[in-house]
Order: sequence, then C-alpha cells, then structure tokens
Amino acid sequence: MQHILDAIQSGSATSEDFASLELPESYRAAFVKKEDVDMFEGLSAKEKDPRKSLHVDEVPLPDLGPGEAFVAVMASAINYNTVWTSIFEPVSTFGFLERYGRSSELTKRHDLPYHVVGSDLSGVVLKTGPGVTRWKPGDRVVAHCLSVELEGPDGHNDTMLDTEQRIWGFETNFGGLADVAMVKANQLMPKPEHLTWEEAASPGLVNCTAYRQLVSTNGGNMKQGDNVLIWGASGGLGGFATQYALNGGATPVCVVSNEEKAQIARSMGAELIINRSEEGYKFWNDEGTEQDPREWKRFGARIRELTGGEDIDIVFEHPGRETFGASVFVTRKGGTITTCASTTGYLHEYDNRYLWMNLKRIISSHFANYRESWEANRLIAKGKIHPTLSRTYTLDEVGQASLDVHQNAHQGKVGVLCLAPEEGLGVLDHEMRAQHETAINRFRGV
Ligand SMILES: C/C=C/C(=O)SCCNC(=O)CCNC(=O)[C@H](O)C(C)(C)COP(=O)(O)OP(=O)(O)OC[C@H]1O[C@@H](n2cnc3c(N)ncnc32)[C@H](O)[C@@H]1OP(=O)(O)O
Ligand SMILES: NC(=O)C1=CN([C@@H]2O[C@H](COP(=O)(O)OP(=O)(O)OC[C@H]3O[C@@H](n4cnc5c(N)ncnc54)[C@H](OP(=O)(O)O)[C@@H]3O)[C@@H](O)[C@H]2O)C=CC1
Repeated sequence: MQHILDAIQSGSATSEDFASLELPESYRAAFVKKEDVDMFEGLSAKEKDPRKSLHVDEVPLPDLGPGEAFVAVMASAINYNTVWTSIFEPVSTFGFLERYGRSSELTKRHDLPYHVVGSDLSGVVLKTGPGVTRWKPGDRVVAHCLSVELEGPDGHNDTMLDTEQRIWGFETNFGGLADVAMVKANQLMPKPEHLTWEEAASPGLVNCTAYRQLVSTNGGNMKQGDNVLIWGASGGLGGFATQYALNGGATPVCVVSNEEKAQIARSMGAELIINRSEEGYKFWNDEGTEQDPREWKRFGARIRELTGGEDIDIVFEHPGRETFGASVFVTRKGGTITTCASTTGYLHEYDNRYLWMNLKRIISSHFANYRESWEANRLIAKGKIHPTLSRTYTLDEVGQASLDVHQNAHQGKVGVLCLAPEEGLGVLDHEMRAQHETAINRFRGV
C-alpha cells in the first residue's frame, strides 16, 4: 500500500498516475468473524467487549463490479452500528450479508465468513468500475453509507425507500474501517478540503442522519422558533442535531449526562441544557417493568422552566425504551417525535392517550437519501456545520475505539486513521480552515 500512500501524499500525482497504480491483492481491514457470532452468549449487551470480536488483518481485495469504486481510505470513524455488529446485537450482521448474497452473482461477493465493517470514510478514488463517469482515480472524496439498487419504483422519489436499501459497512461488506473500501460510486461526494482526513471522515453517517431526522421534510421539518429536545446533545447524532437546531433558528433543549458534555453544548451556542444525571430522572422502576409518569412531569416542568413555559415542538429521539415515554409526554400539542434508533431497548412503551388526544406525531427516520446526504455534506464543505471529532485512534485500536463508544465514554465522534500515517494531514484550503478553526476543534480532547 506504500506506493498508493506515496501517490496521495505527493500532492502532484495525476489521475493517470493513480489509474496506473498496481492494486494490492489483499488489504488491511477491521472485521468480525462468522465463527464468533455466539462468543458472547450469556452476557448482557453491556458486558460484550468489541475488543474481543473485532480483528484487524489482511483480507483479499474483491473484484470490482459495474458502478462501483475502490477508495484508498485515509481515515474512517466509529459509528454505533459498528458497535452493534461487534457485539452481534440485536442480530448478527452475517444474516444481512447472506440475504444480500442471494440476490445475484455480484452481490454474492458480500457473503463471506468475515464482515469488514465501517460506514464512513475519507480518501482517494483508486479505480472505478464500468459505467462510472462522474468520478475518476485520484479524486479526493468522502462516502455516504446509502447502498441502493433502485431497480423497482419504491425508491424513485426517496432513495431511502428502495426495497433493496442497505447501510454500507453494516448490511454490506467491504466497509470503511480498512485501507481500501469498495462502494457504489453514487455514494461518493467531494471531500471538504478545509478539513483533515480524519475530520472529513467523521461527520458522514451521523450528519446525514441528523439532517433528515430534524431538518428534512421527510423528518422533523424543523422551522425557526421551534423548541427541539435533543437527547445525547454532545454525542454522535446529537452533536449535529444541536448544530442544525441553532443554524435553523430553533431553540435546542440539550440533554446530556455530565458537566463536560454540558460545556460542549454551551460552547456550540446552546443555552438550555439539562444534565440528566444531576437531575436524577428515573423514568422506569428498578425492574424496568413500569414507568413513572410523575418523572415525565418533573422532566416536562424542567423544560417549561427553561423555555419560559413552552413545550417541545420536536423531540430528536434515539435512546429508545428508556426515554421514549418521557419524549412523547413532553411534546407539545401537535408536535413531533422523530425517532431513528433504540439504543437502550427497541420495545418502547408510552401512554398513547397523550399522543392521540394531543394530536402528536411519531415520525420514523433512518439515515438519509442521496440528495439529503449530498446537502448535509455540502453544509460541512461550506463551513456551516462542523465536525465533532474528539479523539482519533489507529486502525489497530479499532476495538478500543468501539468499546469507548459502547460505554458512552466518548464525546462527539471518534476518528480512526487508516492509511493516513498521522493526524492533521489532508487540508488543502488553509484559508477557510483558519476561519473555522475554533468550531472544528470544539470537541477535541474534552
Ligand atoms: C445509518 C445507521 C443506522 C443505524 O445505526 S440503525 C441501528 C442498528 N440497526 C439495528 O439495530 C437494526 C438491525 N436489524 C434488525 O434488527 C432486523 O433486520 C429487523 C428487525 C429490522 C428486520 O428483521 P428481519 O428478520 O431481518 O426481517 P423481517 O422483515 O422481519 O423478516 C422476517 C420474516 O417475516 C416476514 N415478514 C416481514 N413482514 C411481514 C408482513 N408484513 N407480513 C407477513 N410476513 C412478514 C418476512 O418475509 C420474513 O419471512 P422469512 O423468514 O420466511 O423470509
Ligand atoms: N437509523 C439511523 O440512521 C441511525 C441510527 N443510529 C443509532 O442511534 C443511536 C445513537 O447513535 P450515536 O448518536 O452515534 O451514538 P453516541 O453513543 O455517540 O451518542 C448517543 C448519546 O445518547 C445519550 N444516551 C445514552 N444512553 C442514554 C440514556 N439511557 N438516556 C438518555 N440518553 C442516553 C448519550 O448522551 P448523554 O450520556 O450525554 O446523555 C450519548 O452521547 C445508536 O443506537 C445508533 O445505532 C445512529 C445513526 C444513524
């Protein structure tokens, strides 16, 4: 891989130079093994340790198909979906690969006894498959994680609705936590050039998701003046939801679990902050069998205290079972709960009387369509939304990086260096970077 890295770092290699580089037969990648899917049997989700299931080793380079691209990955990032894959919860991702593999000769390539994970990357295009004209070797790119086939009509208005919609590196193989990744060329977007490789790689998945869930007409359709309740406001999704709320003239009500996280939310410009640990909300009894509506009320009263008596227009939900009852309760009449996940449990309970009597709506959201992804990346490239990178690991440390996210011991996003030999490389637009340096570094080292 050294000759590829040399070409990238030379700064002068042409597209023809990249096109003539010899591709390796194998490459370094982070993967889980099919033979390990039962390794954590009997343990609770919290006890399952990604360091034991995530391996870093050489894997063969697949054949490149039509409409696809190989990218030399300079950096990637940890997403919670890699945590799910590595603890084999709520289902083993090998089931996704097997199902995908049954579709065609080409998709069969994904059905392997190992799953190369990772749904973000920044890097350089090495080779494109037949039919790709928009991208060429040498292009500096990031990739969003929406993989679709679009052969049927379902996804033609909104690509997320394709019946063959998958998340690359979670429901497909050959993900971004590796030195080379294979993507569909439609996933590629220009790398924001005021950012380093690791900064550019880190927003992708969560930025696009937050954009659809909160801003897009497919999600919360947020407008100026809205009160937006954001759970985990300094986390992966929340760090972007908070920026979108502030940019769009809404008022974020940020929920976090400690003072450091509260400080990050404040430094982004949020003023209304709830430290859920300090306030000690206990929505469920110890057995986890019943909720306490008095605690929902206490939470709602605190929100009213902060907003001057107003309730929430949009809840940005993802913790799931633990918080969903409270989220439905504190939403104003006619308001919206947008949900994209269930980190603490997927069987939600809420009091439906508060929903229907007050004409509230629950809107589901999942990643983002092609267009929404492009718009979210454009906002990063224009310096209107900033990366939330707090710490960067090497690819060999991917297990530890995933454990940190699993244990909620991180802030914002956690980056991973793949081919990039060190942090801080890859910036072309130094002038623009200088304008946004403080915002770019807001989450660093907290
Ligand atoms: C961008 C990043 C995102 C994230 O991080 S999201 C968080 C991580 N993701 C997750 O946690 C989700 C992981 N995925 C899952 O847990 C599962 O993936 C799903 C629960 C989403 C789906 O379950 P499954 O078993 O894969 O598929 P089925 O569609 O439930 O199919 C099971 C069987 O049920 C049949 N079926 C489905 N719908 C119906 C219906 N409406 N009426 C009758 N049958 C139905 C099917 O056909 C099939 O059947 P047959 O087993 O025989 O093939
Ligand atoms: N459907 C989709 O497209 C997507 C789904 N997801 C899913 O969303 C979830 C969150 O992802 P992401 O934001 O990247 O993860 P992070 O771990 O980075 O952030 C989640 C935040 O949730 C908060 N949190 C954790 N536990 C609780 C709890 N019990 N009650 C209230 N808040 C809690 C934490 O903040 P604090 O401790 O400060 O309160 C934490 O910072 C994951 O399940 C992920 O798989 C993610 C991206 C896309």
